[in-house]
Amino acid sequence: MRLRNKPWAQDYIQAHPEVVIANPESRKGKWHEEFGNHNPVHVEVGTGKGQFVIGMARQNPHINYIGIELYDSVIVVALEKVLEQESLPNLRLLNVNGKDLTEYFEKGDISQVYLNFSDPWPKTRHAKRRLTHANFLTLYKELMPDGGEVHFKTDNRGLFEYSLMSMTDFGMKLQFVSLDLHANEPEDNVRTEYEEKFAAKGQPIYRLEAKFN
Ligand SMILES: C[S@@+](CC[C@H](N)C(=O)[O-])C[C@H]1O[C@@H](n2cnc3c(N)ncnc32)[C@H](O)[C@@H]1O
Repeated sequence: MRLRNKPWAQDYIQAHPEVVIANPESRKGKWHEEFGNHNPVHVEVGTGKGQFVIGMARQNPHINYIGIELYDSVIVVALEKVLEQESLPNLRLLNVNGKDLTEYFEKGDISQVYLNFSDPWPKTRHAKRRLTHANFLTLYKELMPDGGEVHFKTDNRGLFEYSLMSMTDFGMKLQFVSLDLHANEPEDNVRTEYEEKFAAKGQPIYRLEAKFN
């Protein structure tokens, strides 16, 4: 999606199709060809400026990562960061809307979904835009094998409680719930940009992992 405050963003993105995939629909069912291996593919929806997917791709070279971001003015920052790295063959970015995931992926293409500091959309009439709404959970389930997982972090207590309910109502099994992730931060936790910001203010970070049946 085009956002006007960085008019150069689209040109820059289009100049780097090796990172931001130009026609992701053509990779549907064939992501292993794009990555040149059959390693699992983990997707972050709402990747923002990319710190998390880049950190994860560096930490786990045998997992392929795809960061999905709606706005070109934001994903272009992630692209700049990727280009600063020496080499990240296991990372790609998509400048698309997460609600259209089935245009780009088919069942089994994705083995895990990450949602980090998703927009809370606090008004009830906007609930369908929350990335943990049942409509989005239906999409994720459709694209992952049985037992696929969603890992979620947020600073927003309202969105966290909503997501716990939404996932439980959907029949997902909650595996790990933390009301203050940084009180006992796992060594392998990769912080996102928003996570750094909220942690610096001393705000608790909520986290959960949930598994589809
Ligand atoms: C609050 S930011 C968090 C960014 C990053 N995950 C972090 O933790 O630093 C949420 C991001 O999700 C993106 N986003 C929201 N809805 C989306 C959707 N349906 N598809 C793709 N990206 C989306 C927004 O544009 C924004 O960049």
